[in-house]
Amino acid sequence: MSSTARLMDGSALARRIVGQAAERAADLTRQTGRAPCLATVLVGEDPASVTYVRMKRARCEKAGIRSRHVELPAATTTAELVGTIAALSQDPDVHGILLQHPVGPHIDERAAFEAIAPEKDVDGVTFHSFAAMSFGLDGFASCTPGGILRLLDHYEVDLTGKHAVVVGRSAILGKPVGMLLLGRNATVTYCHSRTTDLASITREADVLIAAVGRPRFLHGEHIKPGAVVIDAGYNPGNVGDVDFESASARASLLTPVPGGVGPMTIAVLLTQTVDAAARQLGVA
Ligand SMILES: NC(=O)C1=CN([C@@H]2O[C@H](COP(=O)(O)OP(=O)(O)OC[C@H]3O[C@@H](n4cnc5c(N)ncnc54)[C@H](OP(=O)(O)O)[C@@H]3O)[C@@H](O)[C@H]2O)C=CC1
Ligand SMILES: Nc1nc(=O)c2c([nH]1)NC[C@@H]1CN(c3ccc(C(=O)N[C@@H](CCC(=O)O)C(=O)O)cc3)C=[N+]21
Repeated sequence: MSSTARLMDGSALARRIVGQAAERAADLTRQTGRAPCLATVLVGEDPASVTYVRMKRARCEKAGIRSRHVELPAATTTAELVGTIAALSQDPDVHGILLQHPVGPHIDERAAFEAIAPEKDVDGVTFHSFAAMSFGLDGFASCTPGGILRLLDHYEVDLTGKHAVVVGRSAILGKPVGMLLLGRNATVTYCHSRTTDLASITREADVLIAAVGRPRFLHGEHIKPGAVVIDAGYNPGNVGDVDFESASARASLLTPVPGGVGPMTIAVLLTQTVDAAARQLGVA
């Protein structure tokens, strides 16, 4: 007889976290006469990115966070984008800045991220934020990794001494989530496109994080029975990086897609925007 994994309900947890952020945003607005404000920057018209940004702005509005949207043409140069972001970094009416990734291949995305002032880096994408997070110091977490840790905490997954395997090493997801897990005393292994015999490694994982960007890439045979499996993937058609059916028969805890990591990402973004505003408005 095969068992079925318990689902980790990111939608429900995110709703609670967003509710708390909304209360704090309202308090802040009452106290200072100014609402927290997130600037969203979108380069080009990639349909998925357009949707994500719209979703993030809608959640902000519902939570009493203003957003200021900047749309730039796909042909924008690195210098123009850096200039736009540097101006937002200087603008006292803007408390947080989100540059939607990816920008076009002709743009130096790293240079653009680094134009975000550290105190406004609510998406946790700068060198400063990554280093602070890696050292366990104060700073803004990369949103998806931060959301994943909150989910693990909520479901009381003890990470100390556990073998955590992260499949993926991108700057906004794989690499930072591994650093957060390391900070919680997990033994961390990173896998990537050059990893040989992936399944033999993932099958050793007590906690498996899928951040690959390939639909249903990891399945039951990649999973150790009883493992905790986090599917951070979000592919076209709302499909994760984990094959839900076969994973569910092996894992003890599993995030669904949608309704798992995605909503948590936005909850962390809103929370960090309110944190940033509170500090900049002198209330925190
Ligand atoms: N829910 C959310 O809030 C978010 C979801 N996502 C989703 O997470 C997924 C990953 O996103 P992101 O990190 O930005 O993607 P990237 O494309 O930047 O990174 C993908 C990673 O997967 C690795 N990889 C690719 N193919 C293989 C393979 N065959 N075997 C092992 N590793 C492989 C790559 O390795 P290498 O480095 O060697 O190229 C790379 O490190 C996507 O589905 C994305 O949509 C992303 C951000 C937020
Ligand atoms: N600088 C940057 N920061 C990001 O955080 C970032 C980014 N760039 N680029 C793209 C990815 C993608 N991403 C998602 C966020 C929420 C959901 C989400 O809420 N999904 C819902 C479903 C929403 C729906 O489709 O209705 C869910 O999974 O339940 C998905 C994907 C953030 N990203």
